[in-house]
Amino acid sequence: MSAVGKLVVIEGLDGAGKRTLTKALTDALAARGARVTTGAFPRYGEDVHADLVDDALHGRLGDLTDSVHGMSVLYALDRRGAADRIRADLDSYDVVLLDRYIASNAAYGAARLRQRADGGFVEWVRALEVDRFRLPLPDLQLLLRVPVEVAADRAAHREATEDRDRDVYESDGGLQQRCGAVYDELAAAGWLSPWEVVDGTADLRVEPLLERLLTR
Ligand SMILES: Nc1ncnc2c1ncn2[C@@H]1O[C@H](COP(=O)(O)OP(=O)(O)O)[C@@H](O)[C@H]1O
Ligand SMILES: Cc1cn([C@H]2C[C@H](O)[C@@H](COP(=O)(O)OP(=O)(O)O)O2)c(=O)[nH]c1=O
Repeated sequence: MSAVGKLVVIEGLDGAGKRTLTKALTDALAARGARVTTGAFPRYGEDVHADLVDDALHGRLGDLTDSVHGMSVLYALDRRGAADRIRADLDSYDVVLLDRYIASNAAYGAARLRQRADGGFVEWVRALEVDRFRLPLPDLQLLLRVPVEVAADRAAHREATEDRDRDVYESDGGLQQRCGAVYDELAAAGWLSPWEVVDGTADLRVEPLLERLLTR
Protein backbone atom coordinates (compact mmCIF):
# COMPACT_ATOMS: atom_id res chain seq x y z
CA MET A 1 0.00 0.00 0.00
CA SER A 2 1.28 3.47 -0.79
CA ALA A 3 2.22 5.74 2.08
CA VAL A 4 -0.22 8.41 3.10
CA GLY A 5 1.65 11.63 3.72
CA LYS A 6 0.79 14.52 5.95
CA LEU A 7 -0.44 17.81 4.53
CA VAL A 8 1.27 20.54 6.54
CA VAL A 9 0.53 24.20 5.90
CA ILE A 10 2.49 27.29 6.94
CA GLU A 11 0.38 30.41 7.43
CA GLY A 12 1.17 33.95 8.53
CA LEU A 13 1.38 37.59 7.52
CA ASP A 14 3.32 38.90 4.53
CA GLY A 15 6.95 39.00 5.60
CA ALA A 16 6.43 36.72 8.63
CA GLY A 17 9.13 34.39 7.33
CA LYS A 18 7.02 31.59 5.84
CA ARG A 19 9.35 30.98 2.91
CA THR A 20 12.32 30.89 5.27
CA LEU A 21 10.58 28.41 7.61
CA THR A 22 9.49 26.23 4.67
CA LYS A 23 13.11 25.91 3.57
CA ALA A 24 14.38 25.19 7.09
CA LEU A 25 11.73 22.52 7.68
CA THR A 26 12.33 20.92 4.30
CA ASP A 27 16.07 20.66 4.95
CA ALA A 28 15.56 19.27 8.46
CA LEU A 29 12.98 16.71 7.30
CA ALA A 30 15.19 15.58 4.42
CA ALA A 31 18.15 15.25 6.81
CA ARG A 32 16.02 12.84 8.84
CA GLY A 33 15.37 10.78 5.72
CA ALA A 34 11.76 11.89 5.25
CA ARG A 35 10.37 12.25 1.76
CA VAL A 36 9.18 15.85 1.55
CA THR A 37 7.83 18.05 -1.22
CA THR A 38 6.85 21.71 -1.06
CA GLY A 39 4.44 24.06 -2.78
CA ALA A 40 3.28 27.64 -2.42
CA PHE A 41 0.07 29.52 -3.15
CA PRO A 42 -0.65 31.58 -5.19
CA ARG A 43 1.05 29.56 -7.97
CA TYR A 44 2.31 32.60 -9.89
CA GLY A 45 3.52 31.74 -13.41
CA GLU A 46 1.84 28.33 -13.21
CA ASP A 47 -1.87 28.96 -12.99
CA VAL A 48 -3.86 31.62 -14.85
CA HIS A 49 -5.93 32.45 -11.76
CA ALA A 50 -2.77 33.12 -9.75
CA ASP A 51 -1.50 35.40 -12.52
CA LEU A 52 -4.80 37.28 -12.44
CA VAL A 53 -4.32 37.66 -8.66
CA ASP A 54 -0.92 39.20 -9.35
CA ASP A 55 -2.52 41.62 -11.83
CA ALA A 56 -5.21 42.53 -9.31
CA LEU A 57 -2.73 43.07 -6.45
CA HIS A 58 -0.75 45.45 -8.65
CA GLY A 59 -3.70 47.50 -9.89
CA ARG A 60 -3.99 45.99 -13.36
CA LEU A 61 -7.48 44.52 -13.00
CA GLY A 62 -9.61 47.62 -12.40
CA ASP A 63 -12.26 47.28 -9.72
CA LEU A 64 -11.91 43.50 -9.38
CA THR A 65 -9.42 44.08 -6.55
CA ASP A 66 -12.17 45.84 -4.58
CA SER A 67 -14.25 42.67 -4.49
CA VAL A 68 -13.25 40.47 -1.55
CA HIS A 69 -15.30 37.58 -2.88
CA GLY A 70 -13.99 38.05 -6.42
CA MET A 71 -10.37 37.94 -5.23
CA SER A 72 -11.07 34.92 -3.04
CA VAL A 73 -12.61 33.00 -5.92
CA LEU A 74 -9.40 33.53 -7.94
CA TYR A 75 -7.22 32.22 -5.08
CA ALA A 76 -9.58 29.28 -4.61
CA LEU A 77 -9.61 28.37 -8.33
CA ASP A 78 -5.80 28.33 -8.30
CA ARG A 79 -5.93 25.78 -5.46
CA ARG A 80 -8.70 23.79 -7.16
CA GLY A 81 -6.37 23.29 -10.12
CA ALA A 82 -3.72 21.90 -7.77
CA ALA A 83 -5.96 19.51 -5.83
CA ASP A 84 -5.22 16.36 -7.86
CA ARG A 85 -1.51 17.06 -7.69
CA ILE A 86 -1.65 17.49 -3.90
CA ARG A 87 -3.58 14.21 -3.56
CA ALA A 88 -0.99 12.42 -5.73
CA ASP A 89 1.87 13.93 -3.70
CA LEU A 90 0.25 12.72 -0.49
CA ASP A 91 0.49 9.19 -1.90
CA SER A 92 4.21 9.38 -2.57
CA TYR A 93 5.67 11.69 0.10
CA ASP A 94 5.75 11.61 3.89
CA VAL A 95 5.16 15.35 4.13
CA VAL A 96 3.62 17.79 1.66
CA LEU A 97 4.55 21.25 2.93
CA LEU A 98 2.55 24.22 1.63
CA ASP A 99 3.38 27.92 2.02
CA ARG A 100 -0.18 29.33 2.36
CA TYR A 101 -3.41 27.42 1.72
CA ILE A 102 -7.14 27.81 2.40
CA ALA A 103 -6.71 29.70 5.69
CA SER A 104 -4.99 32.58 3.84
CA ASN A 105 -8.24 33.18 1.98
CA ALA A 106 -10.18 33.04 5.24
CA ALA A 107 -7.86 35.35 7.18
CA TYR A 108 -7.28 38.01 4.50
CA GLY A 109 -10.89 38.07 3.30
CA ALA A 110 -12.38 38.29 6.79
CA ALA A 111 -9.86 41.01 7.67
CA ARG A 112 -10.79 43.00 4.56
CA LEU A 113 -14.49 42.70 5.46
CA ARG A 114 -13.74 43.55 9.13
CA GLN A 115 -15.18 40.23 10.23
CA ARG A 116 -13.96 37.80 12.85
CA ALA A 117 -13.10 34.13 12.42
CA ASP A 118 -16.59 33.09 13.49
CA GLY A 119 -18.20 35.37 10.90
CA GLY A 120 -19.93 34.47 7.66
CA PHE A 121 -16.95 34.96 5.38
CA VAL A 122 -14.74 32.28 6.95
CA GLU A 123 -17.60 29.79 6.66
CA TRP A 124 -18.15 30.87 3.03
CA VAL A 125 -14.50 30.06 2.26
CA ARG A 126 -14.82 26.64 3.93
CA ALA A 127 -17.98 25.83 1.98
CA LEU A 128 -16.37 26.92 -1.32
CA GLU A 129 -12.96 25.30 -0.99
CA VAL A 130 -13.71 22.22 1.11
CA ASP A 131 -17.32 21.28 0.34
CA ARG A 132 -17.52 22.48 -3.26
CA PHE A 133 -13.96 22.28 -4.61
CA ARG A 134 -13.07 19.22 -2.52
CA LEU A 135 -9.60 20.42 -1.57
CA PRO A 136 -7.71 18.04 0.71
CA LEU A 137 -7.91 19.13 4.35
CA PRO A 138 -4.62 19.92 6.06
CA ASP A 139 -3.39 17.56 8.80
CA LEU A 140 -1.61 20.41 10.60
CA GLN A 141 -1.38 24.18 10.16
CA LEU A 142 1.54 26.17 11.53
CA LEU A 143 0.86 29.82 12.31
CA LEU A 144 4.13 31.69 12.06
CA ARG A 145 3.28 34.52 14.41
CA VAL A 146 5.13 37.84 14.41
CA PRO A 147 4.05 41.36 15.41
CA VAL A 148 2.76 43.33 12.41
CA GLU A 149 5.70 45.77 12.68
CA VAL A 150 8.22 42.92 12.39
CA ALA A 151 6.46 41.48 9.36
CA ALA A 152 6.30 44.93 7.73
CA ASP A 153 10.01 45.56 8.38
CA ARG A 154 10.94 42.21 6.89
CA ALA A 155 8.71 42.78 3.85
CA ALA A 156 10.27 46.23 3.39
CA HIS A 157 13.75 44.77 3.68
CA ARG A 158 12.91 42.12 1.10
CA GLU A 159 11.46 44.81 -1.18
CA ALA A 160 14.75 46.70 -0.96
CA THR A 161 17.05 43.71 -1.42
CA GLU A 162 15.12 41.57 -3.88
CA ASP A 163 13.68 44.24 -6.18
CA ARG A 164 10.19 43.11 -5.31
CA ASP A 165 7.35 45.65 -5.05
CA ARG A 166 4.95 45.47 -2.13
CA ASP A 167 1.39 44.83 -3.32
CA VAL A 168 -1.84 46.47 -2.16
CA TYR A 169 -2.40 44.00 0.70
CA GLU A 170 1.20 44.24 1.90
CA SER A 171 1.12 48.03 2.01
CA ASP A 172 -2.05 48.15 4.11
CA GLY A 173 -0.94 48.10 7.76
CA GLY A 174 -4.48 48.08 9.14
CA LEU A 175 -5.34 45.06 7.02
CA GLN A 176 -2.26 43.18 8.24
CA GLN A 177 -3.18 44.00 11.85
CA ARG A 178 -6.74 42.68 11.47
CA CYS A 179 -5.50 39.68 9.50
CA GLY A 180 -3.12 38.75 12.33
CA ALA A 181 -6.05 38.84 14.74
CA VAL A 182 -8.16 36.55 12.53
CA TYR A 183 -5.24 34.12 12.19
CA ASP A 184 -4.99 33.96 16.01
CA GLU A 185 -8.68 33.12 16.19
CA LEU A 186 -8.48 30.48 13.46
CA ALA A 187 -5.58 28.82 15.26
CA ALA A 188 -7.36 28.96 18.64
CA ALA A 189 -10.50 27.45 17.10
CA GLY A 190 -8.56 24.67 15.34
CA TRP A 191 -10.13 25.71 12.02
CA LEU A 192 -9.94 22.81 9.45
CA SER A 193 -7.16 21.05 11.42
CA PRO A 194 -5.07 21.28 14.58
CA TRP A 195 -2.76 24.32 14.57
CA GLU A 196 0.62 24.94 16.13
CA VAL A 197 1.63 28.53 16.83
CA VAL A 198 5.30 29.20 16.07
CA ASP A 199 6.99 32.31 17.45
CA GLY A 200 8.52 33.95 14.37
CA THR A 201 10.54 36.46 16.37
CA ALA A 202 12.57 33.87 18.27
CA ASP A 203 15.52 32.06 16.72
CA LEU A 204 14.05 29.58 14.26
CA ARG A 205 14.25 26.17 15.91
CA VAL A 206 12.66 23.54 13.73
CA GLU A 207 13.68 20.44 15.73
CA PRO A 208 10.72 20.67 18.17
CA LEU A 209 8.34 20.77 15.19
CA LEU A 210 9.68 17.71 13.42
CA GLU A 211 8.03 15.07 15.63
CA ARG A 212 4.70 16.78 15.13
CA LEU A 213 5.20 16.74 11.36
CA LEU A 214 6.27 13.12 11.17
CA THR A 215 4.04 11.28 13.62
CA ARG A 216 0.41 10.64 12.94
N1 LIG B 1 13.55 34.62 11.77
C1 LIG B 1 13.92 35.64 10.98
N2 LIG B 1 14.68 36.64 11.48
C2 LIG B 1 15.04 37.68 10.71
N3 LIG B 1 14.70 37.84 9.42
C3 LIG B 1 13.95 36.89 8.87
C4 LIG B 1 13.51 35.74 9.61
N4 LIG B 1 12.74 34.96 8.78
C5 LIG B 1 12.72 35.60 7.60
N5 LIG B 1 13.46 36.74 7.62
C6 LIG B 1 13.65 37.69 6.51
O1 LIG B 1 12.43 38.40 6.35
C7 LIG B 1 12.09 38.55 4.97
C8 LIG B 1 10.74 37.88 4.69
O2 LIG B 1 10.86 36.49 4.89
P1 LIG B 1 10.07 35.44 3.98
O3 LIG B 1 10.46 34.07 4.46
O4 LIG B 1 10.27 35.75 2.53
O5 LIG B 1 8.56 35.81 4.43
P2 LIG B 1 7.14 35.36 3.86
O6 LIG B 1 7.36 34.15 2.99
O7 LIG B 1 6.35 35.04 5.10
O8 LIG B 1 6.57 36.55 3.15
C9 LIG B 1 13.23 37.92 4.18
O9 LIG B 1 14.10 38.96 3.77
C10 LIG B 1 13.89 36.97 5.18
O10 LIG B 1 15.26 36.82 4.91
C1 LIG C 1 -2.90 32.12 -1.09
C2 LIG C 1 -3.68 33.34 -0.70
C3 LIG C 1 -3.05 34.56 -0.51
N1 LIG C 1 -3.76 35.65 -0.16
C4 LIG C 1 -3.06 36.95 -0.05
C5 LIG C 1 -1.95 37.00 0.97
C6 LIG C 1 -0.96 37.96 0.37
O1 LIG C 1 -1.22 39.28 0.87
C7 LIG C 1 -1.25 37.96 -1.11
C8 LIG C 1 -0.14 37.41 -1.96
O2 LIG C 1 0.28 36.15 -1.48
P1 LIG C 1 1.82 35.85 -1.14
O3 LIG C 1 2.01 34.42 -0.97
O4 LIG C 1 2.22 36.66 0.02
O5 LIG C 1 2.52 36.26 -2.45
P2 LIG C 1 3.79 37.16 -2.63
O6 LIG C 1 4.83 36.21 -3.03
O7 LIG C 1 3.35 38.16 -3.66
O8 LIG C 1 4.08 37.81 -1.30
O9 LIG C 1 -2.44 37.20 -1.29
C9 LIG C 1 -5.15 35.59 0.00
O10 LIG C 1 -5.81 36.61 0.32
N2 LIG C 1 -5.79 34.40 -0.19
C10 LIG C 1 -5.10 33.26 -0.53
O11 LIG C 1 -5.73 32.19 -0.70
